[in-house]
Amino acid sequence: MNLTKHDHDIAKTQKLHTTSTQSSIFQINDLNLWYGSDQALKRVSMNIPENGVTAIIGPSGCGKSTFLKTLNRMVELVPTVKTSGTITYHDVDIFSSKTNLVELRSAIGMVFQKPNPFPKSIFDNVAFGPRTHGIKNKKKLRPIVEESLKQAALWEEVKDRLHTSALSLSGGQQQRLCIARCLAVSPEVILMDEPTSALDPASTAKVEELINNLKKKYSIIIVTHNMQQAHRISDKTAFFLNGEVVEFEDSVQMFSRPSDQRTDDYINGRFG
Ligand SMILES: Nc1ncnc2c1ncn2[C@@H]1O[C@H](COP(=O)(O)OP(=O)(O)OP(=O)(O)O)[C@@H](O)[C@H]1O
Repeated sequence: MNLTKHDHDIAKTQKLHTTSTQSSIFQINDLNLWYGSDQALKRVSMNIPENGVTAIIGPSGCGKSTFLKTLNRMVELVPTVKTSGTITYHDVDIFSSKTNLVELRSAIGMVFQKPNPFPKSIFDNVAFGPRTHGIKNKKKLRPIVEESLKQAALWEEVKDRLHTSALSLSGGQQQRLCIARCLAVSPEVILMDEPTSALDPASTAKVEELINNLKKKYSIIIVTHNMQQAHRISDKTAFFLNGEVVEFEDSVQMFSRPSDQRTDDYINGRFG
């Protein structure tokens, strides 16, 4: 078989992306994804480490959100989506027909760009997930709600108004409420799609501090357009371009000595 230079480069990059001594929560191997006939992810192979923060960066339209939503199969809500390749989560193939999607999405929770609380009380927002899992008793729900709000660093601000509407909270508080809602079903992984892009600097700082605390207990994968943010909060960073992973590195290394010229150009604002 004749391999082109491009093939060699891809093989080298894939080896780099998959060699890791740290234990991995996701092992992604040769993942491709199409929306109809348009390919949005190309030959993505990487091992995402357990715990800590992994940032996904890259210019608009390069496949960051698609990649994130593939990890808990939310992307399949788009009917034209087709995938090939494998993603194992704790060594279990997430694309297997045996996968229980409700369980998968509880274990791998998601927080979106725009805070999206339900038009319900603060308490009922956080209790929503546990209730769907069959916990109906208020006495049992109350400590779950309290603990989740504490972990989301929101408890002190809302403990005296748990039964007022979540929509009365500020944007930053709403985002922390959405994080609390996600934590209430005891996930292991939290996917965050530009969670601070709709927030002011003070609220952004609070969410970043929260992420820094949560990463001790959870594996966090965050899409961000903000290079400083990726640098500040992540342990590892993946740079995506046109659906491919160009580089996946320790963030300190990536932001000081990127190994690919395209990464260097992107993180230094020369394109994107
Ligand atoms: N529901 C969809 N149907 C068809 N194509 C889609 C859909 N969602 C995304 N795409 C396409 O897939 C590609 C990757 O999009 P994606 O939203 O994953 O990129 P992104 O890097 O997250 O972009 P941004 O930074 O602008 O949010 C784009 O070409 C986009 O147009």
